[in-house]
Amino acid sequence: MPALDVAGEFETIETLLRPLAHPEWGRGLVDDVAVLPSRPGYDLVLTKDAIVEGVHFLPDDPLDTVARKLLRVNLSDLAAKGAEAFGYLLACAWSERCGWPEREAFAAGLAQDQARFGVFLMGGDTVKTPGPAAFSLTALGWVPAGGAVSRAGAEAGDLVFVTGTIGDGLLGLQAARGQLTLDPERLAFLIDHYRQPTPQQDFAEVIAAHATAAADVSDGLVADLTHIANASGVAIDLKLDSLPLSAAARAWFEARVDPQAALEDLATGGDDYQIVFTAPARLVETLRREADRRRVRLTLLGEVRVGAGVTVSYGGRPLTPGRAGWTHG
Ligand SMILES: Nc1ncnc2c1ncn2[C@@H]1O[C@H](COP(=O)(O)OP(=O)(O)O)[C@@H](O)[C@H]1O
Ligand SMILES: Cc1ncc(C[n+]2csc(CCOP(=O)(O)OP(=O)(O)O)c2C)c(N)n1
Ligand SMILES: [Mg+2]
Ligand SMILES: [Mg+2]
Ligand SMILES: [Mg+2]
Repeated sequence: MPALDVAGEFETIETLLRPLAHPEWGRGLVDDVAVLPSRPGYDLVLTKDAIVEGVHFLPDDPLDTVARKLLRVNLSDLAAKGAEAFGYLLACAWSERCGWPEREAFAAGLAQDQARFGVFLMGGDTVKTPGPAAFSLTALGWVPAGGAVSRAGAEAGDLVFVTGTIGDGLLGLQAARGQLTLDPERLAFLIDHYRQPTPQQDFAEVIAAHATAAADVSDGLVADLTHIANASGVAIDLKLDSLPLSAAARAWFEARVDPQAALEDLATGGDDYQIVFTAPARLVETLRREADRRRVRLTLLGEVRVGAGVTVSYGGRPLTPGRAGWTHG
C-alpha cells in the first residue's frame, strides 16, 4: 500500500485506474488526452452526471457501490437516448475517508461494471478535497446517425410507458437511513437499488427503434415526464393507479393509511433510473413482445394529449402533487 500523501495521485492512476483504460483509445492513461476515431454512420452521444456525498449517496456507502452508482446513472442517460455506451471519462475528488483500500474498492466496483456493461475508461482527473467526496463521469456512446431519441418527439395519441419499477430508490434511501420497518430481505433489496441502480441498457435498442420521446427517471417520474411534455409541447396524463411497484415497495405501500399520498411520494421521489417514454399506440404489442424478450417489465402509465403539462390522477380523480421531483435548488 503506497503512502498516500507522497504517491496518492499517480499511484491511484497507475495502479488502480490504468487497468480500466480503453485498450486502444485510453493511451494507457499516460497522455494528456484520449483520442478516438470517428465511427462512420454513427453519432457520438455524450452525457455527464456528478454524484456528491450527502447529496446522491450516503457517507457510509461502500466505495465500490458509489463507483457503480456513478457509472450506472450515466449509462442510464445514454440508454434513454437509445445509445450504446462504449466508454467514459472520470473525475474523482477524494475526501479524507478515501484511503487506499477505499480507492481499491472504487476501482474494483468499476472493473466489475465495465465487464457487465461493456465500457472502458478513457481518461479523467484525480484530486483531493477537504470536503465531502464527489465524483463526476462523462459517458460516451454510439447511436446510428440521426437516431438519438430526444425528449421532444411525443405526439398527441402516443402512449406513455415506463420500464421496471418506480419508488425503490426513494424507499432504498429511507431504508439505508434506518427509517423503514420491513423484512430484512426487502430492506436489503431496496438499499441495493438505492446504492447501485440498474440502467436499462438492454432496452436502449427498443427505445431507438420505437420511442417518439424518452428520458430516464432520475429526478422523479412526474418531473421527468414533465420534461418530456414541455420539450414536446404536449400534455401527458399519468395514472398513478398503474405505478409499477416491486414486491418490497408493494409491502411498504400496503401498510400505508393514505395510498394516494404514498403513490405520490413514489412517483416524485426519483433515483429510479428507469426509462419513461412515449410511443405510437399501434406499437403496444410490439413493445410488450420486445420487453418480454429482454425480461424487462413494461407498464402503460398514460397517454399524450394536445395541451401542456402533466396531469396526475388517482382513482379517476386529478390531483396536484406537492412537488414533481428532486431539484438541487
Ligand atoms: N453545468 C452544466 N453545463 C452544461 N450543461 C449542463 C450543466 N448542467 C446541466 N446541463 C445540461 O442540462 C440538461 C439537463 O440536465 P439534467 O437535468 O442534469 O439532465 P439529466 O436529468 O438527464 O441528467 C442536459 O442537457 C445537461 O447536459
Ligand atoms: C443522501 C441522499 N439524499 C437524497 C437523495 C435523493 N436524490 C438526490 S439527487 C436526486 C435526483 C437525481 O440527481 P441529479 O443530480 O438531479 O441527477 P440527474 O437528474 O442530473 O441525472 C435524488 C432523487 C439521494 N440520492 N441521496
Ligand atoms: Mg444530469
Ligand atoms: Mg442523469
Ligand atoms: Mg436523464
